[in-house]
Amino acid sequence: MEKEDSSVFINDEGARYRLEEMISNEKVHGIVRGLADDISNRYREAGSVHLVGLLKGSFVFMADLIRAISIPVTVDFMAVTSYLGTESTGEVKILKELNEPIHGLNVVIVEDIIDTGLTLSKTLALLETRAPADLKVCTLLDKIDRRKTPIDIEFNGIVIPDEFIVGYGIDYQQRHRELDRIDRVKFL
Ligand SMILES: O=P(O)(O)OC[C@H]1O[C@H](OP(=O)(O)OP(=O)(O)O)[C@H](O)[C@@H]1O
Ligand code: HPA
Repeated sequence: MEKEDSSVFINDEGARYRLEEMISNEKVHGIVRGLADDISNRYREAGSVHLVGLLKGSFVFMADLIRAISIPVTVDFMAVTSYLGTESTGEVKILKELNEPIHGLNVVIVEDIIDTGLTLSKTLALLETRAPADLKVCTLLDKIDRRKTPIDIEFNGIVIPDEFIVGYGIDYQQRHRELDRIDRVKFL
């Protein structure tokens, strides 16, 4: 991808787009702290929580979330994908398995964004078969208007409108993950 000027980008197909701020850095970090408090309070009595991040999108969120959680926390990652460009294919492919078993653990799946819910519903069904003590979902962003399958979200950061977004680990054609805020993609 080439940059035309400092604010116009060109995607892999040659279309021009800009990024516009949707959620500021301060607001994102406030939401993350709130989620960390909710998770800490929920599992304090149990003594610990095991977070399972879905790669790649969750890695920035996960890094901030674990540092704001105030109880013992362990972390693992899994990579699944259902996207080609901006469209969900409905097919979920496992690209990277978990490193450790989750049997008997209090597991929270950590997602950057839930859109159609297809990625997560397939992942939840798979992880349920491994008999965790508890299996809950935490997402930073919830694009509820696009849902194709219901998802029970225990720890929900913020509901966003049906717009394609990037930043804070989330990509468009693998770009813009490094932005420390959430932007919408606006085609020109
Ligand atoms: O609710 P859904 O419609 O299934 O979409 C949500 C998923 O799509 C994105 O991942 P993507 O497949 O783009 O992979 P990435 O995390 O590696 O960017 C995002 O990070 C979620 O995991
Ligand atoms: O809005 C989005 N942006 C990037 N990746 C995504 N995956 C689902 N929705 C989105």
